Amino acid sequence: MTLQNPPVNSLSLDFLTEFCSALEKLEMDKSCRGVILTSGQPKVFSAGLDIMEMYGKSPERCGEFWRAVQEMWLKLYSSNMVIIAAINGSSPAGGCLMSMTCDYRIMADNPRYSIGLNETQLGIVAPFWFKETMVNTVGHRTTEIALQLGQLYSPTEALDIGLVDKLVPEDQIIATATQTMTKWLAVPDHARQITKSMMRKPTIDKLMSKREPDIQNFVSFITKDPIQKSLGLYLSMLKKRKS
Ligand SMILES: CC/C=C\C/C=C\CCC/C=C/CC(=O)SCCNC(=O)CCNC(=O)[C@H](O)C(C)(C)COP(=O)(O)OP(=O)(O)OC[C@H]1O[C@@H](n2cnc3c(N)ncnc32)[C@H](O)[C@@H]1OP(=O)(O)O
Repeated sequence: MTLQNPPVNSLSLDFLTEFCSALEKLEMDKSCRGVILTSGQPKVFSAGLDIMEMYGKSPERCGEFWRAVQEMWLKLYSSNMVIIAAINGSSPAGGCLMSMTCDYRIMADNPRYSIGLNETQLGIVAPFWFKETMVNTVGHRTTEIALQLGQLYSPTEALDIGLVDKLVPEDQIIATATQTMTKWLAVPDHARQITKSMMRKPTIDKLMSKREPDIQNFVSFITKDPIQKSLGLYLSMLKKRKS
């Protein structure tokens, strides 16, 4: 699957809806046992959640958006398929979350790229299921530091902490992901799928049982004046940086 939402693959409501529907079709296709997730945009895997979906929007619209973010995470994290992230660009916040739901992460070895959960840098807080996905990936202490600082890691740093599994030159990323997929698909599906579910079920069940309160929590948090102000400042910083 190639992410195509120019310019930076930000995760808008429409894009998330289309993504989930495409993933569901693959999940139901018995001939599809694995997916390589990559970006069709230069330099960026995904810029994370579309900030415009969280800025100046009605509570109803924010709720609809958050349900779509939950759906994307649930579909990816609980997929029966082998999902390999071929991270061919920067992957902050929601982009990092998306990468962490995959079974294996291969990143392009380019020091200009970065990956991490940088929410606190925007004045917002990564919800419990973002946090738990990271704990499940890199452990508790590393997550505590990463989340409080809103740390973005270079590919080498990400490899050091286990946030990605392998670095390769960018032009070898798909070939390496394909070789890796062959290795993963050599394991009998049922045994691998049960093992994956055993590892991830507690985190998935937790969000499933708290979906509505999590939406309420998001809507009441994101629509608060100081949070809207922080997002507005961050957006203008992004635009200014460009000029
Ligand atoms: C107790 C609390 C309880 C509950 C709280 C609940 C929830 C709160 C948490 C919500 C979680 C949020 C997770 C997120 O994903 S937030 C999004 C974070 N993303 C970022 O910080 C990335 C920002 N972008 C960048 O750093 C760069 O754009 C990037 C490195 C990705 C690419 O750089 P490049 O130089 O190639 O491009 P730019 O010129 O910067 O960008 C091009 C245009 O795209 C716009 N842009 C970039 N990112 C976003 C985005 N995420 N959303 C919307 N728009 C984005 C950028 O402004 C440029 O626009 P124009 O100037 O061309 O108009």
